[in-house]
Amino acid sequence: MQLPDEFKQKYEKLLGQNDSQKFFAAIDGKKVSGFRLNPLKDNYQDVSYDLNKKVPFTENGYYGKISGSDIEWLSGYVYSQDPSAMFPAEASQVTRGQKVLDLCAAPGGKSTALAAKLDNQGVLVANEISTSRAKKLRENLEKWGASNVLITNESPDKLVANFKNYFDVILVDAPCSGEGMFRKDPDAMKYWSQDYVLTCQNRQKEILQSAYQMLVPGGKLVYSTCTYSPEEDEQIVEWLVNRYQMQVLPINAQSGMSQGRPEWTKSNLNAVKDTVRFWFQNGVGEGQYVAVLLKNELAKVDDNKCKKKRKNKKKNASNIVRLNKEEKDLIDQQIDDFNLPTSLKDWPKKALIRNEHVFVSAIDPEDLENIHIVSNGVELGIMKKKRFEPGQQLAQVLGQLPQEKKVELGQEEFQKYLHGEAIKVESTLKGFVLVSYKNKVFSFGKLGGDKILKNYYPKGLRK
Ligand SMILES: C[S@@+](CC[C@H](N)C(=O)[O-])C[C@H]1O[C@@H](n2cnc3c(N)ncnc32)[C@H](O)[C@@H]1O
Repeated sequence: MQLPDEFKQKYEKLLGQNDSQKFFAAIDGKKVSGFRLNPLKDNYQDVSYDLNKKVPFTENGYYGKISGSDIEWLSGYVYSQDPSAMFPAEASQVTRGQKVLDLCAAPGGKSTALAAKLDNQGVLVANEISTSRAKKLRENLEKWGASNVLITNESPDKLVANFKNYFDVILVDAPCSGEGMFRKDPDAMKYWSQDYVLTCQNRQKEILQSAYQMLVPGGKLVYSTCTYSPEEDEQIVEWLVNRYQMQVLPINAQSGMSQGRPEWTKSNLNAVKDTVRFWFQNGVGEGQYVAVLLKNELAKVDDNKCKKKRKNKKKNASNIVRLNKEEKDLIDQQIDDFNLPTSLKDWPKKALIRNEHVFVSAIDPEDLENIHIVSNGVELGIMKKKRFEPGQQLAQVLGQLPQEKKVELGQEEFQKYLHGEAIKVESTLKGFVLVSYKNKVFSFGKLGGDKILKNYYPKGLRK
């Protein structure tokens, strides 16, 4: 692979002759693939993949390749992810009930892992600045089937007014110069220059300034990149320590991980030894850097913005109303026969409606102002005139539990259903049913007396 000269010279200087040659040779080596299973789904280990090669430091990560047309992917049982990239979410040690922010979230690799750790308790805010990437994020999180996720499409500074000192854990998986992607995606090299590295460094500092303000005192920041440049890795950690007196928390470095390099910081900061690097030549996966830092318990809390927020409270909730009795009855008729997860059991108390869309929010819309929300919690479905149609996200959430009102398709029927066709099935069920293949729910359908299963797989997802 033809590496940029400036890049080669830089790493020869940083690593020395021997180690730099090993590094360059590994860039020419074979890329590593992996996938993570989704413990939120019913019977989640019942998949058609080889589960013998576990990624060591993960709960549900494995080596191997999956395909985007697998039922496991379409039903949110699996997420394709580079094994090294599984580590930031693991290092967060997120536990049930916490308030968590994934600030640079699309396409959702780390958000899905964080949602799995939260297990529908607490809240995950998954934010993405790019509108097109935020759509992909929504699609991936919707499949994953968690019920406690707010997806926003904002620049980090715009989020601050809503979430000052709010989150227990924030992951900043920063946009970076992507040196750790050179092996998997050689095109990443085209953008590389030392100037680009410094541009990325400035952007990372800007993002982190917002992240710091949103972290509760005593909260944890996980910072990760998929690049090797010290300017974007150890030197960013050094900047956080100097500017905000954050404390670097030790990561238990395991086989295949290397320590961060104090000699690559300006002040020879020993604490960066507690951060980790995944080099190509270490054999875990692609390139990754991970640091975990603590915000001081005694950090000053500026509550000016909080007061202002209360005054303007209703702005984001202006066209949202609660359901009336008749609407609740219509919904109940359609979803009462399904096995609802605990998080949705009290939907009649919580459900809201906005422009026909009925949803159970992850965060009360009255507490959100002036931010672009992509989705908030679970959309139960659409309230049409005098009837209710359950939606795709609800189907994916119901995939968490065993369901009886379900039609199981064969392989050919499954392919037809993905195309959007209606199918004749042998079933005595009537009305809205869940549709599954290999015992994995992936859609709703509707059965009439003629045993024709009407297709409710969303047009945008059809194959
Ligand atoms: C490394 S990717 C995130 C990958 C994601 N965490 C995952 O695991 O699937 C970085 C993301 O940061 C976003 N980004 C770019 N510029 C940004 C900025 N100024 N502020 C916040 N996010 C930004 C990019 O659009 C991109 O989606």
